[in-house]
Amino acid sequence: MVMEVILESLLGSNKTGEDDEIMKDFQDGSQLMVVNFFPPCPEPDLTLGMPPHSDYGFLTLLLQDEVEGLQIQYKEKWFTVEPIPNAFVVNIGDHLEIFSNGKYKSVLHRVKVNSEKSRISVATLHSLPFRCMVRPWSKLIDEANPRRYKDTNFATFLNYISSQEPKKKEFLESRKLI
Ligand SMILES: O=C(O)CCC(=O)C(=O)O
Ligand SMILES: [Fe+2]
Repeated sequence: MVMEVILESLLGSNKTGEDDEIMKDFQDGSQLMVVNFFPPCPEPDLTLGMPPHSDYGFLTLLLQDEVEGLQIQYKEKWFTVEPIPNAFVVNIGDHLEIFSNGKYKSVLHRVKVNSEKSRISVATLHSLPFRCMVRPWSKLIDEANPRRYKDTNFATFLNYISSQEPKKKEFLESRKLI
């Protein structure tokens, strides 16, 4: 449902059969769940709970407890995302940036640690099925809008993170053509 709205936002109103094919892949989908525990740190300014990164996948649904820690970068500045009880934070991931050929941008975020309290968060990363290749949507590519990213899939991502620590938006940078 959310992806349907996002596809419409990319395309305008003229939907075709090919969109339904893509919707089927989105309905099959894949989901990765990450459970994070951040113990308290007596000197929180000396470290980070999680370094700056952008997420694998199209959209991340993130549940954080009542302890603040998540920050997103906007215009070179870091902003704390205040926890709202029983609410999900929804982040755009690298696959949506690639699929939209750069129209949507994945969000750079990091996690700070707390000097007194431990913190738990649960992130679910949603994407196409693991067998599918993610690439800029053909409908968004023409002479005026050349393809800006290489094909990518789960294996590309695993190779990347096993060769180096994910940091900043470096995985996404490695997929850029122009
Ligand atoms: O703990 C958080 O708020 C964010 C966790 C996160 O960015 C991740 O698991 O990718
Ligand atoms: Fe993340």
